[in-house]
Amino acid sequence: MNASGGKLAPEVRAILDAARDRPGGETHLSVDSRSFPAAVAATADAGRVPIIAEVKPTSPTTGGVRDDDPVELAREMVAGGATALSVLTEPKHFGGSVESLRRIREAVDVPVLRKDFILREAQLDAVESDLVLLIARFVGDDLPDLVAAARDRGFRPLVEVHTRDELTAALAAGADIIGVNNRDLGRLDVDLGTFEALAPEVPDDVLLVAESGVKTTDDVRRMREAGADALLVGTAIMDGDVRQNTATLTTPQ
Ligand SMILES: O=P(O)(O)OC[C@@H](O)[C@@H](O)c1c[nH]c2ccccc12
Repeated sequence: MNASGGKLAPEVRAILDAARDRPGGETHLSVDSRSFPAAVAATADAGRVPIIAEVKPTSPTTGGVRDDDPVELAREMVAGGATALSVLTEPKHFGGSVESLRRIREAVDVPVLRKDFILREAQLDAVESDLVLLIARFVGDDLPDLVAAARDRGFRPLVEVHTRDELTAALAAGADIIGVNNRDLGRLDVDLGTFEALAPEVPDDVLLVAESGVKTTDDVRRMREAGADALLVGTAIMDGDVRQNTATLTTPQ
């Protein structure tokens, strides 16, 4: 697999071009990571739906910018029952920053995922987090090395896939937390059927996350029935009262 990502929506191509030039950190981090699997298990034991709520101030597929204090949004998500948080650190297209992530991780006690387009090992050192996203489509053959480099620093890598081939690559790289992105980064459209098609091929010992396009409690039920251990929700939580939105989606129907 090559690392260029194949055919991509122009917006996504621009994001990747920008990501290539972003600097890494100066020192090799050593993170004391909060356990995401333990947090998911605790939520499930309590009879709630494990949701990773995403602090995403804007995106190429959302209109408008949410400029509330990201720390306040994060606190509201946790108060609404979020099991973990996802924080965009991409500055140019998602309104994120490593500084927001740093402040949020200090303010909450749930695991925090760094959501970014990491392409090189040194970029892992930009900021501490508990989980770090690696997108199979973009890192190509570097995936096994980046998984190892992330673990070596104490991060838990969440490997994102969208196709069967990417899932095969993620499993071969030893990924034990896999996110199936329902959004096709080539066309930016969302189809919850993507998760349903790939989930049966994922071994039981992998923690499986359904990503993108989850808007309603019906969508939550659909992804849970298809085998999602947790769901990653951005837009539907960011739009309106984030605490209420999180509480609604974490409540089983
Ligand atoms: O806003 P949504 O449709 O709920 O999607 C959230 C999340 O899955 C999406 O933001 C996302 C999935 N993979 C990514 C990779 C980079 C940036 C963002 C993403």
